[in-house]
Amino acid sequence: MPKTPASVAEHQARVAGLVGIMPVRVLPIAECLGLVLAEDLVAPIPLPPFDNSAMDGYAVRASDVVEAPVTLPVAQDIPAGMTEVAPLEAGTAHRIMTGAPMPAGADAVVQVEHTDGGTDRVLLRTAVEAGTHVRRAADDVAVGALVLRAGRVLGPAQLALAGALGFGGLPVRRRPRVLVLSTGSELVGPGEPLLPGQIYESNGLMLATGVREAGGEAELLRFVPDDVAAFHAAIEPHLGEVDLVLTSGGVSAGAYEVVKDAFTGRGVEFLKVAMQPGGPQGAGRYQGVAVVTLPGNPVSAQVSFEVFVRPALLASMGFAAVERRTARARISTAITSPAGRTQFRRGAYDAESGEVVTPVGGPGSHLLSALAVANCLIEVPEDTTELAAGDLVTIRYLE
Ligand SMILES: Nc1nc2c(c(=O)[nH]1)N[C@H]1C(S)=C(S)[C@@H](COP(=O)(O)OP(=O)(O)OC[C@H]3O[C@@H](n4cnc5c(N)ncnc54)[C@H](O)[C@@H]3O)O[C@H]1N2
Ligand code: MOO
Repeated sequence: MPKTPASVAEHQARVAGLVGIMPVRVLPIAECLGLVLAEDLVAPIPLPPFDNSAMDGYAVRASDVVEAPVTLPVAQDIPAGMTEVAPLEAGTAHRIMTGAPMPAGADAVVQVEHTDGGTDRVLLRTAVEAGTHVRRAADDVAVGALVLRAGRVLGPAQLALAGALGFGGLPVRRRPRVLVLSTGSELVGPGEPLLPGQIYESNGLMLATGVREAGGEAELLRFVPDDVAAFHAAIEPHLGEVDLVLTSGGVSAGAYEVVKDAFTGRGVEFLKVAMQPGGPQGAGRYQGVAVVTLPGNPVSAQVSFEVFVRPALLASMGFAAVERRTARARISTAITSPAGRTQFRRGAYDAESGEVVTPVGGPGSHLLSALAVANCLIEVPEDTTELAAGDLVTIRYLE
């Protein structure tokens, strides 16, 4: 008797458990884009680090310019980056640039537009109050302040803040390394002639780029023929370097199921999941390395990646949100779905035109062109076998 199929949720949990969580590494800051900060970040210095001018102009004592217009001798020029600045004597001005340190004794800046721009003496046309155009040390960040919490996804603004605080590297969960390979003696590469019975490979490309899009590192192996020895020879040299081996094809019931034959009895379990497409699945550990085997039909492989692998990769990097956004929508036409299986149909959803989702292509898992124009998956629950036009469904964005 065939075993009862696993539910989608059960297999999701199995795959997530296998991939696990990546170790924390301090990576150079420029390599941290899109990664998750693993520890709270505390400011080692204040920001700004020193009182500085917000304008190009003249640093003065406000009390010297109460009777504007007034002319003062210019005692010093202070470009940004000057590290030793003489104090400002009463009755004098220092020419100062934006970002340059305020001299001791100065408490305001007259912007150059309100002066004659003089270099020996300067005519200041407007009075200023103490504090005008001065950016105080620690205005933005105090020493010891918690500036970014662990779990924060690092985008350009977060990296800029860390950079401004002097960090050269940040503690992040590193990217999972994934070995992607496709199996099938019918597969050929671009530029090769297509003989009858052959097809151009597409799953490996889709999965490797999907891994990268999710934030992982992917090594795409040239596809291997339906030969167990060739399969082992292809993956073995890489096992020490990867966190996950991700295959497509060779897992169903045929006579040449290379992935199944290579892994059966060696730590990988092959099972049916109650979904369509993506029924035949496999997962386990081979020589200590996590293995997930996806079915070969292109749409099955991609839907399986979306449902099982992408969330597991994101979780492994410490992301709290690992699922795609979902929405409720009305389906534009009637569809049917197999009993006892969650069906994922490809859909085109437009929130602005009345929250309607239109199925694209049929349920066939070879219909790659429909997948390529879809922007969502329509999720039909296990116990639903028919949907009428206008029924409410859940959609998962694909982008
Ligand atoms: N007797 C049964 N036959 C099949 C069953 C079943 O339960 N009993 N399940 C069907 C379902 S559902 C799926 S899905 C597929 C899964 O098959 P495999 O994982 O073994 O995949 P293959 O047979 O290797 O290939 C299926 C299909 O996809 C094409 N393919 C494979 N790899 C690639 C690739 N890298 N790039 C592009 N296209 C690829 C391949 O040529 C086949 O057309 O099994 C059903 N059969
Ligand atoms: O489950 Mo297969 O994945 O329907 O085509």
